[in-house]
Amino acid sequence: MTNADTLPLLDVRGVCVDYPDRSRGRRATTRVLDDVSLTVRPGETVGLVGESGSGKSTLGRAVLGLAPLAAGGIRLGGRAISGLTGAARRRLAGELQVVFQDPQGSLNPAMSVRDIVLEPVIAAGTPRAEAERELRVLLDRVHLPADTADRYPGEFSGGQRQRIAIARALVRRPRLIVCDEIVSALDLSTQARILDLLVEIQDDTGVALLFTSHDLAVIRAISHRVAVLYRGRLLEFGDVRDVTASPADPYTRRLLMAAPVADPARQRERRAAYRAAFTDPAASPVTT
Ligand SMILES: Nc1ncnc2c1ncn2[C@@H]1O[C@H](COP(=O)(O)OP(=O)(O)OP(=O)(O)O)[C@@H](O)[C@H]1O
Repeated sequence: MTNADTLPLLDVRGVCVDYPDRSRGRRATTRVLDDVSLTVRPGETVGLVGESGSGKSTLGRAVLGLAPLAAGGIRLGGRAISGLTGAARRRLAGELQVVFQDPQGSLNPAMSVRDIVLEPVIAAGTPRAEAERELRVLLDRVHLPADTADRYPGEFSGGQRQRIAIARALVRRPRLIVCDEIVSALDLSTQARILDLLVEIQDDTGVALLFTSHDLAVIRAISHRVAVLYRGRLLEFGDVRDVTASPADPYTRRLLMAAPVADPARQRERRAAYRAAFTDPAASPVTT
């Protein structure tokens, strides 16, 4: 195992975020993230779970530089990124991407899928012919037919739109994608297909995911490690098998009781695959 395998890709250390709270006065603030620390290793999925309002999206936004930190720091690949703005922040797009819950809102309805997916690489100076080749590979990777390229977001289902958003996130070949509640608006079978797709993409590309969801069943299906947030505080952070088998905190136990296991046989299959990934470094870029 090399040093690069053991160093975290993302290192969130003691992060605090305050938001204005006008109900308590003009200058009042509320602390919505309080001293949160976690890491994401190269090629790993860390699930961030917690009920609505616990601060999951805020942590994703802090990583993306969209929520200023009141304290703490965030490093990507060993480099401090929490203070970056302007051009320095934009340059991070080659390493750090995001997929949001609502692809309807995040995909420009007036742009073709071709332009949506290729915009970041065309803007970065990639020649058209090369970008077109990349588009064909990406559409194939997210299991959409080639003629998708000439169509518009409004012509697709929610699951298909999320595949387009994933293709767009992948086009710069990032090392980390923040996935903010990306399956929450989808029906159960579409959720499962998108989760399968992400696991497949991770196996093929080694991309790491910071994956937020209020649904522990979803988190359990996709994550290697899980962080449990409650009212802006990190209650637990560890291997998903340990945290879900013997949760240290009563809140995690309550979340677990609320999480239906849709298909136990499938869960077992996934767990076996993840176990193999954890014990056989050749099976996955994930190392422990
Ligand atoms: N721009 C904002 N201004 C003020 N308060 C905010 C802002 N954005 C979020 N909050 C508050 O911060 C807290 C955390 O919100 P956040 O959206 O991060 O939670 P969440 O766990 O992602 O919830 P959900 O699953 O409902 O999206 C909530 O109390 C929310 O009301």
